Amino acid sequence: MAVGSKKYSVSEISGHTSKDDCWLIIHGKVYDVTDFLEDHPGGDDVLLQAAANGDATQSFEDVGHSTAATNQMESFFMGVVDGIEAAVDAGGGDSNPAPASAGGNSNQAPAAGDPLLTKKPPAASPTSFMDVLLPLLILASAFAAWCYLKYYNNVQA
Ligand code: HEM
Repeated sequence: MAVGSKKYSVSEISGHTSKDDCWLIIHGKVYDVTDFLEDHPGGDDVLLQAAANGDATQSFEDVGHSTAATNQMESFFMGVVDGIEAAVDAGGGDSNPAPASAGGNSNQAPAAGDPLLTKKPPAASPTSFMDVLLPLLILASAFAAWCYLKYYNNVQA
């Protein structure tokens, strides 16, 4: 199903946000949940809202859905968002974005622009410089004081 999955553009998907026709984007995949709206334990309104918002990945993850839910999700699978597979290939050889993964929660790379992808590399903490500098300054002052006292004692003698 993964290789050769039908691709849908974001604008094509965004037209399906009604009770009679509701598509969701979750982890770069497209799901037709129209027939599931009434049965969804979390209610149909959250699904409709998620569809209207564009990408439902974050909302879906925030709920902490069970494995059963992720497995069930695969029965609504329609295809992938256009551009996602290309992003996976470019992302380092994960050429198997198969929804066949038992958990359904495949680890394929999200598309650029996916909120889950925008992880910043950890920046150097601004305090780390002072963490080093301050002890050094204290040591240097202690040494200077010691030198001064030693010299002062020698002069006195
Ligand atoms: C095809 C996609 C989805 C499927 C198959 C699905 C399935 C389920 C299932 C089976 C449950 C029962 C609890 C569990 O087993 O985890 C559930 C609960 C829930 N889902 Fe979904 N869901 C989907 C998408 C979403 C999305 C996109 C949202 C949010 C916008 C959402 C919000 C919720 C909420 C709020 C609950 C109730 C949690 C609770 O009361 O504990 N679901 N869903």
